[in-house]
Amino acid sequence: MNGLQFDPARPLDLIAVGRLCIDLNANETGRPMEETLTFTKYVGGSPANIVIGTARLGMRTGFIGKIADDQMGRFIRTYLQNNGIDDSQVTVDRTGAVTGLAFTEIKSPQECSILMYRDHVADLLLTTEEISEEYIQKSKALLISGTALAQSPSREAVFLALEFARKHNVTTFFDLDYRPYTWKSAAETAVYYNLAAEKCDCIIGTREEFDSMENLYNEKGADDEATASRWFSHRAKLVVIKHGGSGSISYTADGKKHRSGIFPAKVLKTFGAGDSYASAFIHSLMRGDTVSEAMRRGSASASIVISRHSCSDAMPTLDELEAFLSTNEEVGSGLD
Ligand SMILES: Nc1ncnc2c1ncn2[C@@H]1O[C@H](COP(=O)(O)OP(=O)(O)O)[C@@H](O)[C@H]1O
Ligand SMILES: O=C(O)C[C@@H](O)[C@H](O)C(=O)COP(=O)(O)O
Repeated sequence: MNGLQFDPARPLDLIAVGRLCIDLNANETGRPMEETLTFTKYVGGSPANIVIGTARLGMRTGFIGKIADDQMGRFIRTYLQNNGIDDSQVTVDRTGAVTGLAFTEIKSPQECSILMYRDHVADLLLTTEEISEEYIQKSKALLISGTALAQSPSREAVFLALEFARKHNVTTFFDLDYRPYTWKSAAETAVYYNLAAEKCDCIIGTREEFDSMENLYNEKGADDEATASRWFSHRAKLVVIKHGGSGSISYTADGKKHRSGIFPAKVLKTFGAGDSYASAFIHSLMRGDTVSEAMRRGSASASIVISRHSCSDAMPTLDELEAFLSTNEEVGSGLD
């Protein structure tokens, strides 16, 4: 049992709150960004990628966010609309803020990095006045991501969204999404991540992301079991810890542990794994699959996306995911 409840009467399945940005992925792979000349533009931003992934799998989705009043902002809005994502709560910044950019470098399948331009970005200017209680009440679930906690007023907007979600029994997912470039200090990150995680039903992150959140309070890094029990002492019912190419592990509040392996992939780039994993994981959980099945589907989705050039655009449809699952075998996790 995963302990998560989803109200079937709600017209929306998943709403995300957070950043809507642009990925600029290097076309020339196998070399550093100093030597690349051209990039392909995609919609990006972790919560955007996750919602695009769940929409591609057939879920009814919406987004609460702020975009720049420029061509990039309009590109993003059109993409959401073309993917059937409700954009009624996507507001336009009128103060001259810009769209966050993520330049990605693919030196090799194992050596990928992301250069983020995030000064004066519109997504962090989302305010509490732009968080609609009535809108959140329409959804079975709400997804928040850590980077939206990095600055005010976005920070306060996210906490208000969490408050409305709790008030109206909207299940909350927290994808940790730790991006150091957006934070002033490790302590600031830890404080706000902990305050948000205490209010969430399901927390998804890598081992390193949980460490960045817990190290302020733990002398040494916690292990996965300690991480899970920490968050079960708050509101969490499900804790998912991702371990890259070694797979993932989940803990449910009933004391069960679920291990998942990976699907060997022809890796083009490793970024995009987490967002694609989260989108298929959430989709699977919300349609009633077991935690183990949800992890398996998340892993499959990740393998599909890391073998492709983009993140958002590469998110598989339900048919693609089913076809992949029927022709590929999960191999055991490297987790001990
Ligand atoms: N090299 C890989 N081959 C196959 N699957 C992978 C690989 N790297 C990651 N994955 C899958 O994607 C999931 C998330 O990847 P991870 O790197 O842990 O998260 P993030 O992208 O958020 O840092 C992993 O738990 C695993 O299922
Ligand atoms: O989240 C961002 O701003 C960058 C993403 O759009 C980019 O596609 C990426 O880094 C996704 O990586 P993941 O977190 O490993 O899925």
